[in-house]
Order: sequence, then structure tokens, then C-alpha cells
Amino acid sequence: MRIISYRLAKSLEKMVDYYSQFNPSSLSIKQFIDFGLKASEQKSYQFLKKELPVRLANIMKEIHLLPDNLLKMPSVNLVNNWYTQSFNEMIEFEVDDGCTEETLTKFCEILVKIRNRHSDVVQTMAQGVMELKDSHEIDLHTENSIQYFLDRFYMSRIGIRMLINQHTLLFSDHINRNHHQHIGCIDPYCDVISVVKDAYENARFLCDQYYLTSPELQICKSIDGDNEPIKIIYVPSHLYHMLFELFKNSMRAIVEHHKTDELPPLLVTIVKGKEDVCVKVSDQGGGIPRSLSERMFHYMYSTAPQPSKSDAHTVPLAGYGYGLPISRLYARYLHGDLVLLSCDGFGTDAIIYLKALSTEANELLPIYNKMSTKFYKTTDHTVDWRNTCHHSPISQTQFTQTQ
Ligand SMILES: Nc1ncnc2c1ncn2[C@@H]1O[C@H](COP(=O)(O)OP(=O)(O)OP(=O)(O)O)[C@@H](O)[C@H]1O
Repeated sequence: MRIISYRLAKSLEKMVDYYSQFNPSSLSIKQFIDFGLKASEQKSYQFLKKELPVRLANIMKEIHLLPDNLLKMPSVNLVNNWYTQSFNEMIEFEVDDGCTEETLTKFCEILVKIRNRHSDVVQTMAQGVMELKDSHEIDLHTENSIQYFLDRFYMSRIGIRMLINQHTLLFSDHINRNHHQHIGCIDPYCDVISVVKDAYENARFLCDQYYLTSPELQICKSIDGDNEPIKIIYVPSHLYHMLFELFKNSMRAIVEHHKTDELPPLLVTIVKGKEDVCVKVSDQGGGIPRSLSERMFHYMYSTAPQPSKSDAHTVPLAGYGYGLPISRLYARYLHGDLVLLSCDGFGTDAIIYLKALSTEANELLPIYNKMSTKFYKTTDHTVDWRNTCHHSPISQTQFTQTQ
């Protein structure tokens, strides 16, 4: 990495302060589509050269609010440097008033470079948290801050990558446009069932590799009121990600719970209501105890053995504890949601909610402000419920999260 001099670092810090005062502009999927159909490369460039530094600066300010001992971890430091470098590359376009062919080409190249630089951010940040856990005792406040931060940090990353992907897919010559009907990475006619089948097949492949068996898929319902397959304006790769994670979890639960060749199938229901398109994945995998259900969405919570470093070249079926929290962020990114309902001893239903109307599917983005700052600084979480039972439905974590 280029060594940044003290003076440059100081002026960069000022620029980050400056850009972090602006709120990110949240776009709806409809706006992404309209923009993709009509807008010119110049317009996209003019928008992104301001919006990307704003989004980067907002989250960089939050990185700086992390507990000191976490910030010092080598992997967190590395991620921090990637953000500084990318921010620096972006603001170079700010002073560039002209919008020549050459500038546009260079802009696209830099976006691709940034995307590549940040491709391992999720694992590297996870590694940083692991480094902290290995070297320090983590108190409840630090744990809550990390959970709060990672949700916002990974959500910010999803939004930044969406902008970069749209611009490069729409305007870069080098990209092979395989999907003619796609507008950037959005499919205006995303066929939910085909994404379900695709995710199922790939999860099943992993399950067969690990367990030499896998449950069948049974689709209970997947048509709308007009007897047509359900289609939605959506980012297929996001939907695929969520389904793939849910299928991996359900398959593992089913195989481990039954331990016979007679495996109950995985049931999938797809329905379109007025507000949402819902995809429900139901398994009879033994369910999740209620006392643990709150931890399902915690980063690092996993009951699978942690994959060893020597397994890095293979794809594990489970083990990092990132599957559910990141999938829920993908759902929430466009104002959907992902929830789990479990019957302990029987099985689990996971429901993905996606906004049915493209005008309502707005980006949900973290904003750096006094409220977010307060969250990291407040250590005094006074308990205001009596809780003497370890398995109380209202746990210590909930106390602190609701303050
Ligand atoms: N359908 C399910 N049935 C039973 N337990 C489940 C189910 N889904 C999730 N879990 C539990 O929740 C834990 C966390 O799931 P999550 O997807 O976040 O991580 P993981 O699958 O362990 O690892 P990875 O990050 O590789 O996905 C799992 O380890 C498992 O114990």
C-alpha cells in the first residue's frame, strides 16, 4: 500500500469529516431501474463521485469509534487502510471538473479496483474480531458494540457495492452482458422459483459432499393469483445468497437430526401478497431451543466446528456463524426482512420478506450521527428488569439492546 504522509493523512481526515456530515442518499429499486434505463454515464459519474465518498466517510467515522483494542487488531487495521485508500482514490475525482471520455474510463477502472480491494472485507473483519476474542476478554458492552457495528458496516458495504456494480455493469465495455433483460445487477422479472432451485441444488451439492445424503426439495406453492410463476424486481444474487444460506442450515439440521436415509423434505412456499413477496423455507430439523434463538443472528454464533485454515480452499457447509446475520442484512437492505420461527424438538421455518412494490424497496443505509456515536460511547446499561433465571425470555443482551 502507498505510504500516506502525515500532511496527507491530516487533510484526508478533514475530508472524511467533511463528507461524513452528509447523509447517504438512499435509492429505491425503481430509481435504480429508471436510472439504468435512461441515465447517461456522465450523470452516473456525477452522482457517484459525491455519493461514494459520502457513504465511505459515514462508515469510516464509525470504524474510528470502535473499541481501541479492536482497532489495533492487524486485520481490522488492514480493513481500515483499504477504506482510507479507496476514499482517497474517490476524492481525486472531486477536483476533476471535466468529464472527458478519459475521466469516465479511469473512473470505471478505479471502481473495479476498489471492488476488488474490498472483496475480502467480510472475512477480514471477521478475522479481526476473532483476533480480539483470542487475545482479550470481551465484556458485554464491547460485544454489543461489535454486533451493532458489524450490522451497520456490512450493510454499508452492500450499498456501496450495489452502486459500484450498477455503474460498472451498465457502462463498462469489458463486462460480458450475459443477461440481456438485467438492468445492471437487477432483474426486472426475477423468477423466484428458479433462484430457489439454483440455491437448493448448490447447497445440496455441499450437503452430499459432507453427509453423502441430502433432503429432497418440495415446492408447496409458487404461483400468484393469476396462476403465473411469481416474479419480482430484485437483485437475484442477493436472493440467491439468502436462500443458499437457509438451505445449508436446514439441510445440516435435517441430516443431523434424523441420522437415517429417510429424510423429511425441505418445504418451500412462495407467495405474493399486497405488501410482500414471502419465501418460506420449512424444515423438520429438530428446531432451535428458545433460549438460543436470540443468538442466531449474532456474528460468530455457530454450532458447527470452525473450519480450519487448511480448509481455506474448500467451501465449508457451515462454521463461521455469518450466514444468518448477513442474509438478514441482504433482506433488510431493500426494506425486506428475514425471520426464524422454531419449534424446539421439531423444526424451523425461515421466512424471507421482500417488498412487492419496487417503489417501496428503498435502500436501508446506516447514517453516522450523534445517535450512532452515543451507542458506542454508552457503557452504562442499567438493568431495568428482574432476571434471575438463565433461560428467561428477556435476556441480558435484550436489556442492553433496547436501551
Ligand atoms: N434451520 C435450522 N435448524 C436448526 N438450527 C439452525 C437452523 N438454522 C440455523 N441454525 C443454528 O444457527 C447457527 C448459526 O447459523 P448461521 O447460518 O448464522 O451460521 P453457520 O451455518 O453455523 O455458519 P456459516 O457462517 O458458515 O453459515 C447454526 O450453527 C445452527 O446451530
